[in-house]
Amino acid sequence: MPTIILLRHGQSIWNLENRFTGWTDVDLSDLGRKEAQNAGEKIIKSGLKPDFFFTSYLKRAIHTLQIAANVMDLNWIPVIKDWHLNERHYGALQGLNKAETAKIYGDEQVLKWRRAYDITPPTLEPDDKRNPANDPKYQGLSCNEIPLTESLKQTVDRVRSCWQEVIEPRVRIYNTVLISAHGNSLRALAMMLLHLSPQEVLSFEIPTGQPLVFTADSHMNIIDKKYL
Ligand SMILES: O=C(O)[C@@H](CO)OP(=O)(O)O
Repeated sequence: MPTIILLRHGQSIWNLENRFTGWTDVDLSDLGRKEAQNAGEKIIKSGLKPDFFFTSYLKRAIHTLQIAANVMDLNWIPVIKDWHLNERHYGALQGLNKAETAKIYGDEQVLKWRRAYDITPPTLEPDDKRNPANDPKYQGLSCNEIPLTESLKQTVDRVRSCWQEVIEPRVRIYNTVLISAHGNSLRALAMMLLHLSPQEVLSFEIPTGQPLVFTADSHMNIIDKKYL
């Protein structure tokens, strides 16, 4: 049966500091490394053995994958890194503390920015040093691919293209794949695969470092989902 393991990266330093992260390339905290190790151990214990890995361009997801792969003794497994799996871009909120932002703008506004399906956080100015265009990782992207903010809806659109063009064809060949990515890019993927409505996805949260296993039928309909 085609099996897709969704793994949200372990706790990052900005998760720990409660800051909006998005495309900011922060690393794992000590707890995050431990969570990645535990994730690898849980996957081995479950009897699953991934044949192909996918991750984003961001080191918190890449390091989570590397730590888990090392624990599973699967360092040799092919990996595709794709920026479409990056976290949702959080615009001008990136770097701000979530609790302090809620004190300034109110809980309701911050909840909308964080969880409403088609609301975008405030846009980065193009000359802002946080513009991804300044980052060599994104040199190959065209101007209209580089986000200055994103709604979950826009994240779903880019994750969908990655699923259709990059991941799904390999799930059909390799059978068991592991995707190490981010809270919102994985919510986007789950929304698409589970056919969740914008209302349902609002409360759909994947905890850090907890492998979520989807089993699909031959038409790629998800017939079972469980956390390890
Ligand atoms: O800051 C972020 O990039 C994300 C994930 O940590 O936060 P949130 O859960 O608020 O969408």
